[in-house]
Amino acid sequence: MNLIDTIRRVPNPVRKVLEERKALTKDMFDYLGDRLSTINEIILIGSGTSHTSCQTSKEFVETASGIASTAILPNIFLAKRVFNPNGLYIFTSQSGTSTLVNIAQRKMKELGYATVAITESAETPLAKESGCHVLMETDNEEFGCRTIGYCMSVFTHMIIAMEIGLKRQALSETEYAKYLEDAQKAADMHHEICDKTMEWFDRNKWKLMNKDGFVIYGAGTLYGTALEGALKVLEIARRFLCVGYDMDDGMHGPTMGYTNRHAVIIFDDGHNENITKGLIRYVRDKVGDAFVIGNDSKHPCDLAFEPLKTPFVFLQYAPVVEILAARLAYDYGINIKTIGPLPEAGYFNTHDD
Ligand SMILES: N[C@@H]1[C@@H](O)[C@H](O)[C@@H](COP(=O)(O)O)O[C@@H]1O
Repeated sequence: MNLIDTIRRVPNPVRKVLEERKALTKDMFDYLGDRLSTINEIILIGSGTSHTSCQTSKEFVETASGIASTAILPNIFLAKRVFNPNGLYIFTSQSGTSTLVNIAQRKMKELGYATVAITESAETPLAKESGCHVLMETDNEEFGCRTIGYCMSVFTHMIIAMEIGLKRQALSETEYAKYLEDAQKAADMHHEICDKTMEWFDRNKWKLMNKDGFVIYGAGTLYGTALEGALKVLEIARRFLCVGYDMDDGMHGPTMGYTNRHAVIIFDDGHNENITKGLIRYVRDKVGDAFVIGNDSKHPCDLAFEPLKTPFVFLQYAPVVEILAARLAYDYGINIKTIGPLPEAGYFNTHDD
């Protein structure tokens, strides 16, 4: 078993959550009871990949639930002075042990506010201390650099939002059914995208391997996936500096610094079309290599496929950056460890034992 096999397993837990969505969210609705009607804000809190998943899901969480939604890092959240008593505070941590996420949840619980923990087991510290727990199905992911966990954190947030929207009548039965169908379609496409990514990497291997850094651009929900891609390439390939940008924000200065030592990866799913096309042209004319993912720009560096026009598009883009990170490591001879002691242990801790 290697990380690429693990990445390919994502459709299994997606289908499981689709089937078991009512049972998975039952405790949450029992806990919320009448309070559900008073919730006027959803706050998504997590660290690392659990944060990038919140950044990815927040747009759809708001659309489906009909409730204003934000994603915030626990360190920034803990520095806030004013908290919404009618907020639904959703804490995501795959292991359930991220220190600041636990502290933030404890703080909201002590204030008497509604708290939900999303973790991979009901036995994690975050789950046990929470107002209620929603299981993150991870198919027993073996690798510490969470890949199934990223997709399933996003997907769990989305399912929770759909169930809330349905109950509060922000979503009609027809819209709800359409989203379920869209999610199923995205899961069905996953293998094909994985195969295409492997071919794309083989085709561009020497260019991709011979860079100093990666810059990943995504718009809308794919901003979160760009952040996640940068985190994964750094964490897994272990020799590149990487950064993820929102399509517009990444135009405000960073473009001035690119050279042909950087791989500029551009998610083109049709969002922000003008600036996306402008960036592709700029990088190709003035800088070096632009790797366009999604819409076909008719260039050998492209990984072309038809991007989904649904909120589940992240299920197409996540395996691209995850396989990129894994191949950059494996093809260089780096062994990707499963779960084990981290080199920084003894210097700092981000998780409780
Ligand atoms: N390297 C891991 C990340 O991959 C993970 O996303 C993060 C948060 O972990 P958790 O989701 O368990 O809170 O912890 C570590 O830093």
